[in-house]
Amino acid sequence: MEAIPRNNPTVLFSLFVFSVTALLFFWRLFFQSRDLRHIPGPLGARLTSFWLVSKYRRGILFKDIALDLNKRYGPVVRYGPRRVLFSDASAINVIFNTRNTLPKAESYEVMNQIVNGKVISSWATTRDEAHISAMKKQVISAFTTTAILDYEPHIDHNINFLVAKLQKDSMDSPEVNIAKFIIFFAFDTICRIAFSDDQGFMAKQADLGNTLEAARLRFQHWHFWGPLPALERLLFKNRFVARTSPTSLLGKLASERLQSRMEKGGLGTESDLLDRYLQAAQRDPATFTPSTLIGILISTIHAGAETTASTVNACLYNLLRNPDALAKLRAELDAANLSSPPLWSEVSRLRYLEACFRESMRLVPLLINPIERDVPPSGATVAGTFVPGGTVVSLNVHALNRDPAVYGEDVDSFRPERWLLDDEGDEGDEARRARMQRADMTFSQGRRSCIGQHIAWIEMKKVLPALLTKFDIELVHPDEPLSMPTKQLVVLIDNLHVRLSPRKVES
Ligand code: HEM
Repeated sequence: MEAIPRNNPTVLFSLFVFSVTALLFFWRLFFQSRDLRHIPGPLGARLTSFWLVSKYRRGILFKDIALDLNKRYGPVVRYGPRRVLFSDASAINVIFNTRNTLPKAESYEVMNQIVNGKVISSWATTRDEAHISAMKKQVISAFTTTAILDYEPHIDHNINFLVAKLQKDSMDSPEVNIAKFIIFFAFDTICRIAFSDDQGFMAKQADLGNTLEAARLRFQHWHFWGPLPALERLLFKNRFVARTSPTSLLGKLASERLQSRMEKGGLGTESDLLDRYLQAAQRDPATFTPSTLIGILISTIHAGAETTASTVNACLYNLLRNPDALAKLRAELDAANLSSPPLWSEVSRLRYLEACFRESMRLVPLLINPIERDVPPSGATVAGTFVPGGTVVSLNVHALNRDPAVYGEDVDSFRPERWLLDDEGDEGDEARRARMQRADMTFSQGRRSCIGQHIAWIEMKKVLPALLTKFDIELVHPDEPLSMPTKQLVVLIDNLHVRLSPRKVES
C-alpha cells in the first residue's frame, strides 16, 4: 500500500482540524468547566451544547431528557457544559427569587425578532431587569384581577361566537377537531383583549396570513437555538442579516395594529391592553419607545394565544379520559347555575374547576424546555449545592411535577382532588397543598413570572364551563394519547377529535 505523503494538503488540514478538536475537547473537559466537576452529568453534555441540540434534532423532547437525567444522575445534574438542572423544590427560592433576582439567561435572546431591519427584544425576552421593572411599574395595573374585568366583554363575545359555530358545525357532522376551534378562539381572544378586534380566525376557521404558523416557527427557532445563543446571534442577528430580513409576521401584526390605532386617534379611543400601553407611554416616554411598544405587543400575542389554547385542550382531554372527574365538575357547574356565557364572578370561585386546570397543568406543563437563569459572578448556593458564577441554572419541572414527596404517591394519575382541602370534605391537607403551590411552576415564579396569568385564568375558567354546559362531549378515539409535535419548546395540541351533541341534563 502506498504511503500517504506527509505534506499532502488534505492530510495536513485533517491533522489540523483533528488537533484543534482534541485541544478543545481537553480544554473543555479539564479547564473551562473544572469548577463544575462536583456536579454529575453525561460526558457529552459536559463537553458541548451540541449534545442537547442533537437530541432536539432527533425529536427528543426536553421533558424526556430531563426525566432521564434525573433518574440517572439524581436531583442536580449538568445538561450542558455550563448548564445545571435542579429537581428539588427548594431550588425555586433561589433561582426564581423575587428580591435577589437571577437574570434571564442568554438563551432568551434567541427569541428576539426582526422588525423593520432592527432586532427587537420583547417583554418576555428582555434580560435588562431595570428596564423590565420600569415597564412593569407602568403597566402592571392592566394585568390585575380587577383590570381584567374590563376585558370580560371581549372574551364573552368570542365565547358566544365559538359556541354558536360549534353548534352549527356539529349539526352537520357531530365529529369535530375541537383543538383547532380552541386555538382560533384563544388567538382571536387575546387579539380582542389587546386591540378590541380580532383577526377573524374563528370566523374563517383558518390561520389567515400564516400568523399562527409563524409564531410556532419562532418557538421552534428558540427550541433549536436556545442552547447555542452566541452562534444564533452570529448567524441570524448580524447586521447584514437583520437589515435584509423581512419583518417577522408577529412584528408586522403588532406594527400594523399600533399604526392603525394611532391613525384612529391613539390614546383613549378603545378600552383594551393597547390603550393601557399607550397610557404608560404617555407617562414614561423614555421607557416606552415605539420599539418597546411593539415588543410588548409581540409578547402579549405570542405568549398569550397558544399557551391558553393548549392548556384548555389538555384539560378537556384529561377530563374526557377521567369520567369521574368530569362528572364531579359537571355537578359543580350545574349547581352554580351559570349564566350564558358564564360570568367571571360565577366561575372564579369554583374550586373543582380550578383544581382540574391545576392538575392538568401539573401533568402537562405548557413550557417543555428549561426556564434558564444566570448565576451572578459571585456564585450561588442552590438547594445546598454551590454553583459558580457564569453558570446557567434551571428547574426540572417535569421531575418536580411528578415528585411523590410533593404530590403524593399517585403522581401519574389525573386527580384534581389533590389540590383541595380536607375541611371541605375533600382529600389532602393544608401543608401539602401549600407545598404543592410552592412547587408549582406552571406560570413560573419570581419577578419574571407570567404577567398574563390572570388573563389566562379568566379565559380558561369561562370557556371550559361554557363548552361543558352546552355540549355533551366524548372522545372519538378514547384510547389514543394526546398527540403533540415533538420538535417544540411548548406544548401544542392540534388534534382533539370529539363527538358533540347538545347537552342533556339528567333529571
Ligand atoms: C395558560 C396560559 C399560560 C401559561 C401556562 C403561561 C406560562 C408562562 C410562563 C411559564 C412564563 C415564564 C417563561 C419564562 O420565564 O421563560 C410566562 C411568561 C410570560 N407570559 Fe405567560 N402563560 C400563559 C398565558 C399568558 C397570557 C394570556 C399572556 C398575555 C396576556 C401571557 C404573557 C406572558 C408574558 C408577557 C411573559 C413574560 C414575563 C416576563 O418575562 O417578565 N401569558 N408565561
